Formats: sequence, structure tokens, C-alpha cells
Amino acid sequence: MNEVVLELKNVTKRFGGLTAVDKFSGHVKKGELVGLIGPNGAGKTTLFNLITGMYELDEGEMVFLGNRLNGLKPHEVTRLGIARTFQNIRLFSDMSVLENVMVARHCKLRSMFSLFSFVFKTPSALKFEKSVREHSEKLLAKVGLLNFANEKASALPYGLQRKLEIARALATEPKLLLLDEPAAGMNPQETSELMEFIKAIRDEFGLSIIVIEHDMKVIMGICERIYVMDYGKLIAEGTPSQIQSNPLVIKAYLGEEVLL
Ligand SMILES: Nc1ncnc2c1ncn2[C@@H]1O[C@H](COP(=O)(O)OP(=O)(O)OP(=O)(O)O)[C@@H](O)[C@H]1O
Repeated sequence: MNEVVLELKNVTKRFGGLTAVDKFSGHVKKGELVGLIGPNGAGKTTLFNLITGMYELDEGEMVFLGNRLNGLKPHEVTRLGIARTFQNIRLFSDMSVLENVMVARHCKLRSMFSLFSFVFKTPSALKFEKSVREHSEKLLAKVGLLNFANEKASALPYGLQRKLEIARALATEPKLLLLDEPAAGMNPQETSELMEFIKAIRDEFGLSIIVIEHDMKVIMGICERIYVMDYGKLIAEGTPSQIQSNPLVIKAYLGEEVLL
């Protein structure tokens, strides 16, 4: 549990005059479930966008398993073993549940096969397609979605769509999974199932996870350690009980309808 998987040093991102992430330093260890919280606009999603190569950082350094992430493109970050989900569900809604996972699996493996072999359905391409399908079905079975494999993604209940998004991220075989508000829009039953699900995939897939979430029940219930941001800055770091009693955190949330 002691190996550091992700190390962030003085990570900074500016948008014009606004410093969205201001010298953020922190780390995630192997197998750790870390929370990232803070009021609206604190810079949480921007930090995910920096780690995953969607934004270029202005200052600082990001190292993932010995690899410098600075300047990498999103697909290069994915190949290194970082996957994410988004605040708003981004599934291919007209595709089936299985196809959604297969597409992600292809993204992970596509460099192995030329376009030619796919267009002309060579034996190796067909074999490859079969292995992608089998791997995706196994993954759906592990996350309890195999019964829905042939349903359209958009036909799934909301909670299962969120689960599918996570399954799709898992298809890229990440070592670090970034979840951006996975409980948003869920009812209490779906939320408690999600909490069990996140812990189960961490164990099953040997993942490290960072979760951004406004639902404090989720954060306090599943995270071992929590980082708190406010106006781009890291204002606190600690265990759930340390965070709940931290005066800086309580002050940052004043006026917001959040029960720490
Ligand atoms: N592409 C962008 N261009 C300009 N400003 C941006 C951009 N992305 C984010 N910001 C600004 O950076 C700040 C941090 O935004 P960010 O989305 O990271 O906050 P957040 O903590 O994820 O908020 P929320 O909890 O509401 O999702 C905000 O003031 C936001 O308006």
C-alpha cells in the first residue's frame, strides 16, 4: 500500500486572469481511494483535465508510475494506465452496452492492427475482434451488466449508465481511475450501490481511485484520504474525520448546502 502511483507537484493552471488550480501538490498510493472535494468552481475537474492531458499545465510536474505526464496527449495518458469518467455521462447512446465497452477496448489496443486488416477482415483481424468481444463480455459480467449487453446504452436506468461508464473506463485496463461526480443525479438507493461498487472494483482490479463528489456521504463513506480545494488552492488534506472537523474546510463550505 506504500507505493506512490501519482505524484503532483505545484500543479498550476491559469485561464486568463483566473488561477483555476494554484500550486496543487499531492499524491495517490497504490490501492488508495482518495477523495477530492471543494465548493463549486474550486478547480477539481480542471485538475482531472490536467492529469488526463486535456489541458496543458502552466507550472508544476505530474509523475505517474515513473512517467512524466507533462505535455502528453490524452490517448498517451490512457495508454500509461489512467482512465476517467465525466461529470455528465458521455456514453455512445445509440450503441449497445457491449459495443460501448468494445469501443474503449479498441482504443486501448488499436495500435496492434492496421486499417487494412480490418477493412478486409483478415483472419487475424477477426480473431482480434473476437478477443475484444470476449474481454468486454467478461468485464460486463464482472460489473454485473452482462444481462444488459445487447440493450441500447440510452435504455439503461440512470444508475446503470453510470456503471457502464465506469466499465468502459475499466476496459482500458487502468491502474488509476478518476471518477468525476459519479453519484450526481442518483437516488439514495443507487448511491449506496455505487459506493459498494467503487470499493469492489478497487479490490477486484487492484486500482487506485480519485473521486470528485459533492455527496459527502459517498466521500466520507468510501475514501481513506481526502484533499480539499477552494479557489484553486489545496486547503486541507486528511482522513474523513480530520476533514470533517477542519475549520478551514467548514469555512470554505459556509453558505453551501453540504453536510460534512
Ligand atoms: N476551459 C476553461 N476556460 C476558462 N475557465 C475555465 C475553464 N475550465 C474551468 N474554468 C474555470 O476554472 C474554475 C475551476 O473550474 P472547475 O470546473 O475545475 O471547478 P470544479 O471544482 O470542478 O467545480 P464543480 O464542482 O462546480 O464542477 C472555474 O472558475 C471555472 O469557471
